[in-house]
Amino acid sequence: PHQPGADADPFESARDAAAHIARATGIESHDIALVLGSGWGGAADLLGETVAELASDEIPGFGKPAVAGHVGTLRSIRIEATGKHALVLGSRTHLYEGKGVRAVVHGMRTAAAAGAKTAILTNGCGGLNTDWTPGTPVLISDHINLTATSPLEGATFVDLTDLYSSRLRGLAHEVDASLPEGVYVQFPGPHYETPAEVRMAGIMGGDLVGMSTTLEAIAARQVGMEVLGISLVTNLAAGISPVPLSHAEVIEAGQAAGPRISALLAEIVKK
Ligand SMILES: Nc1nc2[nH]c(I)nc2c(=O)[nH]1
Repeated sequence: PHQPGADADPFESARDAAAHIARATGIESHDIALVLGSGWGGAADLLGETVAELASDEIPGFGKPAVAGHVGTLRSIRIEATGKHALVLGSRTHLYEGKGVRAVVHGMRTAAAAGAKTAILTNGCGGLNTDWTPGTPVLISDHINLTATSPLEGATFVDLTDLYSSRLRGLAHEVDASLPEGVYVQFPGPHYETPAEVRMAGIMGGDLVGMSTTLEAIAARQVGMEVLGISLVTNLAAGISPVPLSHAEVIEAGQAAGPRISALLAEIVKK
């Protein structure tokens, strides 16, 4: 399939992908796009009936999987409560893969071309707030983009006020009023932050550190989608905890939180 390279028009590539999805799923228009990051994989099954599951490398522009052999899938799900259709992007392209920003946001552009008006972006991240123990879901209230790049090209000035929709955050709070909110800081990665960089992120007003989401959110706004972002704190960011968390604890916390955050996400989507 065609990689959105320097020459192709990324929006044409997204339209091609959307046309392929409509044909392959038999669903003319999808209403909601979901990106399931680390720890959120279980949510898809709770949303409703899977209408179709496509290997993402068969869809124009999604290219080869990041991890050899790990072919991401794209699922079309009929949301049982509302009859709406969700497009679940099972694999995300990270900036650190070096495929360019167009590849990072191709899924968002494709979802919009497929009809989606809402994008729900989830991720796993590091937390700066010691109250948010590993396994805590946090609504993203705003972001700080430290990638030094943008998915927007040329003089496309896009307003990012209320990028993480306060309306959708209100719906999330109707499901769980105790959900904390925080500012998400995207670093380029793939290395984790040093303790000094984590301190810097805190001084700048960040509460969460990760390697995804902000560029996807900007691209989603450019194509008119309303965005909800939810992070799963899987570890305390470097330097926050005097005792470095063991990797086993991080994996365990993420897995233990799985059922709860998947149910939470499913409830929000059904709103
Ligand atoms: N940048 C960054 N990304 C992450 N992803 C996960 I899971 N934990 C982290 C973290 O501590 N920092």
